[in-house]
Amino acid sequence: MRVLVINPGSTSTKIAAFENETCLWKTGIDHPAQEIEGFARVGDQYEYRIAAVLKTLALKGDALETFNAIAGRGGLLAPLIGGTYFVDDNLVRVLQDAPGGEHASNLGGIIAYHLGRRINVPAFIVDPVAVDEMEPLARFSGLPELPRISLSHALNMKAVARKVARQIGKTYQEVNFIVVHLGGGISVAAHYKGRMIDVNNANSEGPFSVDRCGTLPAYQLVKLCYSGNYSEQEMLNKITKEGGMFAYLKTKDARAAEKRMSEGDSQAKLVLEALCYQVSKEIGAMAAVMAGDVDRIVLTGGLAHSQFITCEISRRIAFIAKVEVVPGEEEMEALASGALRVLKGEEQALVYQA
Ligand SMILES: Nc1ncnc2c1ncn2[C@@H]1O[C@H](COP(=O)(O)OP(=O)(O)OP(=O)(O)O)[C@@H](O)[C@H]1O
Ligand SMILES: CCCC(=O)O
Repeated sequence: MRVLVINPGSTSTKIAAFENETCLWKTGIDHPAQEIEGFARVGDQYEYRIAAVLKTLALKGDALETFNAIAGRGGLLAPLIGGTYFVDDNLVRVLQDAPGGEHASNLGGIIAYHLGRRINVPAFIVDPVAVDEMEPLARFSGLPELPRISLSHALNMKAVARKVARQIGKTYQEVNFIVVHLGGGISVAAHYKGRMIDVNNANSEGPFSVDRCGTLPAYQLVKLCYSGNYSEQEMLNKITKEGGMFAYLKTKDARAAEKRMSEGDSQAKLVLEALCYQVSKEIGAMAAVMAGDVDRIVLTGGLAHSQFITCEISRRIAFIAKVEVVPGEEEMEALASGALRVLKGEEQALVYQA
């Protein structure tokens, strides 16, 4: 069985080909900010990103027609249980209309659907960002009209947590981990005995990331919204695409920011340190969620390749538990496995109802 895996992030699209559980090749395409900025809505990028996928297949000498299924990362859907979902007409319409909000992961299902239709094979999404396992206590925000929402890098965090649990001779269900995904967005989650009982909404809470604001001072935010200087869409863009490190340094590339820091740019240094400071504070919050009963703190995602970033975080939080660094992500393997379980009849694909 061959599965083509598509994983669109805010700054890149990752693509991989699997023959059963074996990854034949895996690659990532970085999308320059000036190209992405040309699209009014994230859903509008699907043809641009499909062209990049087809170009990659041609470069790899792999034909689209040889795949038995296409698996894409799932998006901002209504809260749902984890698992593998068919991408049907209804689901692709929801992902395109994006009532849950604009996000690069909405493109995973859309791209998988269109590629699947070209060659008449099923398209799936697996453990989308809307997976919700939060405890009732975690849902309070302080305003009844604004319950907290679980939106996170669930797919990678769970895959990496399972891997680290295996390494220490336990199952995911037996451990308490704080897992931190440091990508285009940042998720810091309390994984308690196999359930993600609390997590910052990676689109609008928690630490600032390379392009998102994270939690903002609420009073000042309301004042800015009503200042007359910004439309609703401009404010939403500020929060989800133009905030965080990008707002301070005008780059979403942490490697470029680190290079500037090493060349003596003190503002770049301060901003990177602030990002690590905020991540560390959120880890402390999740340690409190688990009353200090933490087996490991796991740092993963693109930024976990950076020694500066992992050391800066570790020095603040190593007192809580041993830190494991798993750079990059396991999302491609997790997506392929989800599709393969359905293709092999080990699991039934779910149908998205909302
Ligand atoms: N070796 C590295 N050192 C420092 N930063 C790195 C390194 N490799 C990647 N990054 C940074 O990681 C960030 C992107 O991370 P990643 O690729 O995990 O995000 P994404 O997939 O685009 O988005 P998301 O993870 O939110 O879905 C970029 O800022 C990139 O510059
Ligand atoms: C919103 C959760 C996932 C992400 O930020 O990529």
